[in-house]
Amino acid sequence: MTQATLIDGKAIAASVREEIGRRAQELQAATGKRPGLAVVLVGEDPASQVYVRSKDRTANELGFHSVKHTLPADTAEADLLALIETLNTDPDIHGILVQLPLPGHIDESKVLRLIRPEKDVDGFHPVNVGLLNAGERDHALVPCTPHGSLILLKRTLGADLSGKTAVVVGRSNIVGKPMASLLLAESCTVTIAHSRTRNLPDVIRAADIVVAAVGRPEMIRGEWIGKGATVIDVGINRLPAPELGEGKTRLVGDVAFDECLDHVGAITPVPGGVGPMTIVMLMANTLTAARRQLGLPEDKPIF
Ligand SMILES: Nc1nc2c(c(=O)[nH]1)N[C@@H](CN(C=O)c1ccc(C(=O)N[C@@H](CCC(=O)O)C(=O)O)cc1)CN2
Repeated sequence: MTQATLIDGKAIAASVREEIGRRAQELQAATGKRPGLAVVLVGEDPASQVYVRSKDRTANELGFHSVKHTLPADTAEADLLALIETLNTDPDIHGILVQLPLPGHIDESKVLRLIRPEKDVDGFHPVNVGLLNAGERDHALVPCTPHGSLILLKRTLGADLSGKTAVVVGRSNIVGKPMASLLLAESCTVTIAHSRTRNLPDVIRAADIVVAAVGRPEMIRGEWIGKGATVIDVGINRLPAPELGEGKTRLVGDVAFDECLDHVGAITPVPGGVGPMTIVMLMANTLTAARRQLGLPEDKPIF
């Protein structure tokens, strides 16, 4: 018996995208300027190529100024840094995104630290990380995947999450840590769990909200999740699927989805849950960055 509500990330992303399109048009009507986004891809990772194409296409569809830089896998770190310096001073570019992962010979942290914090639409620069952790979220640029996950939670549970217990499984800089900061700022009681957490099933079972971001296919079993909990599955794991044909693959999350359906309150599917929110929140951040750089007041937050 299915009792869980499916959280439709595609539909929610579409409604957020519409709102961003409206706001971008207002910006252009008021200032003659379009939000400008530069996306940088180094190498030929097939998934990264898909994501970068999708970012560029979405930006164009929303009427943004969009520039895509595709560099070969053996690009010298110094050349990538020089490109970022150029984008940092380009007045038509309000947001810079370097697609991750970068090839192994490039120091990722050095690259991310060079992006001007006000153009850091990924929210990975230490200034933006610090603002978020200091409770100054309204002055930061917030990482796209956790920000999108928070919107999914609010659309499902209502705007007030205060007092809820939340477990974030995974402690990455891209998802786990910023997700925990966002939930703390919403006055949730937050636990960050990880591979060395003792009694992980019991820790997860006690939570009203479970955010899974470990990058291990279906590691979190249905019986680990409490009755009525809300589950946000950030994992996108590609597994071989010979049953679909030779060489075919299928996507699964970090949560064993089917095992949850008879007892959780709501859950995001994979695909079609958190993923679509990531790109739309990049557009939201680019618009926010453009407004700030043009000296305009903040728009109201998107929820
Ligand atoms: N600089 C960054 N690099 C990476 C980020 C990021 O936020 N900034 N996140 C991920 C990749 N990513 C965006 O870059 C991303 C991942 C997944 C999706 C998505 O829509 N997924 C779909 C399924 C797509 C498929 O079939 O493969 C879904 O879940 O429904 C969008 C963006 C790592 N790098």
